Amino acid sequence: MTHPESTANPEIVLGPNQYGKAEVRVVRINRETPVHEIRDLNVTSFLRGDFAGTFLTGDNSKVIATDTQKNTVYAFAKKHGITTPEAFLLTLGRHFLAYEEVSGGRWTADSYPWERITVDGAPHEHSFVRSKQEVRTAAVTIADGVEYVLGGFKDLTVLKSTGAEFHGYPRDEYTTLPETTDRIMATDIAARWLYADDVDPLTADLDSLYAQIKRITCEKFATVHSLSLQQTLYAAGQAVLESLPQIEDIRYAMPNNHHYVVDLERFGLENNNEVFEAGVLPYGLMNASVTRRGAAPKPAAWDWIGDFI
Ligand SMILES: O=c1[nH]c(=O)c2[nH]c(=O)[nH]c2[nH]1
Repeated sequence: MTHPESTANPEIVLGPNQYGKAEVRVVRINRETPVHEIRDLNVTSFLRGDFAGTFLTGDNSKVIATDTQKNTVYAFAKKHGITTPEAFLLTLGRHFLAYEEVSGGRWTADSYPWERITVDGAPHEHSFVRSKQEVRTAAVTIADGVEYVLGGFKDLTVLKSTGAEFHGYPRDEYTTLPETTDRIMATDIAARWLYADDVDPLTADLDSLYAQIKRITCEKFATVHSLSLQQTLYAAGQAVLESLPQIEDIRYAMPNNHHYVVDLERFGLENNNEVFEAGVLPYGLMNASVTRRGAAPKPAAWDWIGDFI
């Protein structure tokens, strides 16, 4: 048996920290009617607060075990149901904030989309097929008594086979990229958005907002004649903020999934933007926040969120 023991060194201090249970897989079926509803979540719970003891000396007297955090996810799925990922995480976060040693935390979820199987032209009551289009995401952060709620999605893979150009960039001795007025543009869109202060995540129709943000993002990707992926990203964010006052800040991460025109002249063939080499590493990567002028920055909502600036 080892004993808690301080290895104090005044020159070295504990910085920001959190701990919790990662990737709790919970599936909740609502069986109130024969038409079942499904929510399929991968939840991560992180607590922040008076936990220096366990990091510094292994004093666990204030630690809410990560196993307890996991169990709470399952118990809450039963007690409160899962209306939306955002509402579920907020309820979870508020529960943990009631512990004296917890001053804040971060609760995140991936939510896997299931669609009803169609049988004889009608949606089936209790059979589903996993949609592979994109994964919904949510994140709740509680810091300094303030709740921040983010919706989002990731892995929304889109491609347009024309309507994109890239030219006009400076050339130096290391520039080899040919300019183009007609290229494939493709990306795996990840987005996170911060709800405005007057949106109550427990009662607002966040499923509808989600569908609208996905639709607007895809429409802008399709219809903006793109001079750069950066331009497409901003146009999508602007369109979301213009149509949805409920959104205060939207951030995208867009890798540029390059498609290089294969040189077929070697084989005596002409390649008129028809044959491409795809999936080439490395890839470009665009990050931006699109927000409303004068909006107060809310860094606590975004710190440590990963992939987004
Ligand atoms: O849309 C683009 N933006 C860039 O900044 C860039 N850089 C590059 O090599 N290709 C592209 N494409």
